[in-house]
Amino acid sequence: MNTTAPSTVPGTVPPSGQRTPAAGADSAGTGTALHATGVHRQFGSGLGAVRAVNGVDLQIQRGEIVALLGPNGAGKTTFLDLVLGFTAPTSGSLTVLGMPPKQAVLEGRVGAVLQTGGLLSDLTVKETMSMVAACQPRHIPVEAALERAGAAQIAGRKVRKCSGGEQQRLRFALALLTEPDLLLLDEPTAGMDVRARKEFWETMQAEAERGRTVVFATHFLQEASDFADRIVLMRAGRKVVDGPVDEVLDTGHRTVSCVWDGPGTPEEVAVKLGLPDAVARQNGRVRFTAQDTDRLAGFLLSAGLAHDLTIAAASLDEVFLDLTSDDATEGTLT
Ligand SMILES: Nc1ncnc2c1ncn2[C@@H]1O[C@H](COP(=O)(O)OP(=O)(O)OP(=O)(O)O)[C@@H](O)[C@H]1O
Repeated sequence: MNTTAPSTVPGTVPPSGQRTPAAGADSAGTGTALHATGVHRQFGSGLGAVRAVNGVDLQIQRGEIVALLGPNGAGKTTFLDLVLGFTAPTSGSLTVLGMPPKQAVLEGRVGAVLQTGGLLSDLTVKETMSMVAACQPRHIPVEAALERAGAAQIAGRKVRKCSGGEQQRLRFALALLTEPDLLLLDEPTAGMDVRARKEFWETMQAEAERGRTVVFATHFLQEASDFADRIVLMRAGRKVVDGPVDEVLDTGHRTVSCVWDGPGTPEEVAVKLGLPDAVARQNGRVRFTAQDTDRLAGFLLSAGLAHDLTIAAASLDEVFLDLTSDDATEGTLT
């Protein structure tokens, strides 16, 4: 993803210190966090036009944790930029916490951890926090935000000496300064190793338990599976899948792996049966991906086409490829 937007949107809250209740939201934090209706965002015009977001309808309730998934160029970053008010829809309507996105950001209701830019390398982590906090009419103590983001131990470190993962923690701490209702994270764990990734999600889980709405874009289906309640999958600017994590991941697809004997090729058999969705070869074996693996396995064995069969659930990567393939069907699972 590329974005020219600043890396954090600490936002501001009214000087009175009183938050403006979102339309449709009560003090317990219920209501709609994000409401998109027929949102389009086009870049350029004529033959060179790119429909980065192409007619997205999406409603996210407060307190939900939503993973935004999709292959490269699906429109995830552009959609998050729209939610942050960095860019406006070409058409359609979008409200955040019941108000225009820019207003929600200005009121400090939205925090964001984006991928690049925005940090001054000669400042320390704490100096960065203090500088941004000084611009806010109202914020939690810098130390508290650093603590919650797991960045307290690097407070005295120059930004330029922080690793990619540590800089992401600083961005996270900045995003928490105004106690935002909605947290937007664009591939927040990019560049983190396995341990840092795990610690980051534990921290984020704690924030979600405080009742924040969290929307994060990721390429990792495992992260979506481990952390989100709901998956929204985009492809070519459109929302193609939207539903609870378990239902989205349970595509019913399984794999049949076998040693091929023939006659004919696995592809010919796949076409003849009209069953498997994919055929792959690996380490001298053939792997079919299909929904009705029992029927497929029965046919292969009875026709003497293959031996040494194993049937397994499709991996998360296989599910992702399946959902994002050009001929994947569109649908809402809720
Ligand atoms: N400012 C821009 N001008 C022209 N085209 C753009 C602009 N920003 C994004 N695009 C195009 O819009 C499409 C969607 O891009 P976007 O960055 O939103 O996708 P993404 O899902 O975030 O991708 P990735 O996972 O690779 O980061 C891409 O084809 C991209 O090249």
